[in-house]
Amino acid sequence: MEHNREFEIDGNSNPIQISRLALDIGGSLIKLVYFSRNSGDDEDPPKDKVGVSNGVNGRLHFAKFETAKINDCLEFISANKLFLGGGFQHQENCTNDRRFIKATGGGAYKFSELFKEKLDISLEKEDEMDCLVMGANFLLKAANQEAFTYLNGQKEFVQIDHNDLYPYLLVNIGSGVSMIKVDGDGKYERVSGTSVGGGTFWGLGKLLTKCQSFDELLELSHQGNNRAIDTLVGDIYGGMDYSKVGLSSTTIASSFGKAISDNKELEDYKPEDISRSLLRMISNNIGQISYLNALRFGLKRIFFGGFFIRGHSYTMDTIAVAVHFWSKGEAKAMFLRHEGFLGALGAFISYESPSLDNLVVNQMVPLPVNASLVTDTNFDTLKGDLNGTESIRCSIYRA
Ligand SMILES: Nc1ncnc2c1ncn2[C@@H]1O[C@H](COP(=O)(O)OP(=O)(O)OP(=O)(O)O)[C@@H](O)[C@H]1O
Ligand SMILES: CC(C)(CO)[C@@H](O)C(=O)NCCC(=O)O
Repeated sequence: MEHNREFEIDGNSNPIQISRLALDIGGSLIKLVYFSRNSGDDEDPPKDKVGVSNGVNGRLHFAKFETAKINDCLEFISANKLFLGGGFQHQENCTNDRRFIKATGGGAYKFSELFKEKLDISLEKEDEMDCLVMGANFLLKAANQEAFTYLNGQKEFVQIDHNDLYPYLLVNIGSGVSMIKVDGDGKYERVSGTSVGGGTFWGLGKLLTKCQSFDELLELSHQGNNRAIDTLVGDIYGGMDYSKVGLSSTTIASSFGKAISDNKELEDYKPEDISRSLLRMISNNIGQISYLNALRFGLKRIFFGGFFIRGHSYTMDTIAVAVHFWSKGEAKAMFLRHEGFLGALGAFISYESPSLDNLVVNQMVPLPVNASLVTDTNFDTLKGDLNGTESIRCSIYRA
């Protein structure tokens, strides 16, 4: 596999060999971020201020596995020898007693023994919120075309002014949802959260539709019509708007409300309608709670991350409309291209120090098709989803 060649020992001409790996082991998904140096060294390595070469060029790669299938992830790490480099070091200093990986998320605690037992690797734990913030700040400052708005089906990239980034609200929608007010590098407070998140969508959706995968459930929602099961304002108001309080007849008055009066069984509803109602209910709720928290602290910008989003148009549209509606256009919902990898990126950066200065992004480059992560078979490509088929070209400097 072409991709794996980057991890072969490259003895004579290139003395520095890095394959640094960091993990975010969440309630639903394990995220991996790893660095591979350029095998062909097609560019000059980065130089310090006096022109001495002090780093390496390479690529950041992204992969994910279901946490329930953690053994596939262990196999992937082992087969690709991702742990060989450990931290950032000269190859000659790479000794077995330094076999550790930076890891964040609850699973860094839960699966610590498993990693030791199966791979003889110690997980060096990094705090989950620290990592989310570090990852978000890094992407917002360093990566091109990272943040975008989504309104009326249109994706628009936002140019981030580094001097005017803070404060902002970071909403990470994983299994559960964390809302974090970010005031600077390492300066943040987790101000709120909700247990109604991605795990709720997938968990309830699985029970109600018998879908076998998250992607199937998400795909179903494309074809569904939530009016079949949600009670709209118009259903209550005889087809009319309740204009006095600003509610149009098509606004959802009660999610899943029709299930009470319809006198139907679960089987009488189409799975696609259920999926759509569920997605709408959860996205709307998160959008609304996010807005309320932004309002609490006077924040105008809300960045949404986490793998619940999956670059899915209906999800983003619902969240963006909720924020726009409740804030009367004052607050802006923005989404991140590397949505689900914030924590893993933060753990990756924490190898050096909490500083972002050692990692410099050159540009995002799509990997050639044959260099994608074919071993990551858990995930089908959904349109717009970063699925391990892209990498960031970057340079790492020695501290
Ligand atoms: N292929 C997939 N399999 C399962 N869930 C998926 C998949 N793709 C997206 N998701 C959604 O993403 C959510 C998990 O997102 P993410 O990986 O950001 O959180 P996590 O780290 O697992 O959760 P937490 O931070 O709460 O521990 C799932 O609950 C589900 O809604
Ligand atoms: C427990 C965590 C932080 C684990 O990632 C996440 O799932 C979460 O933020 N849940 C919501 C918990 C709450 O604030 O109600």
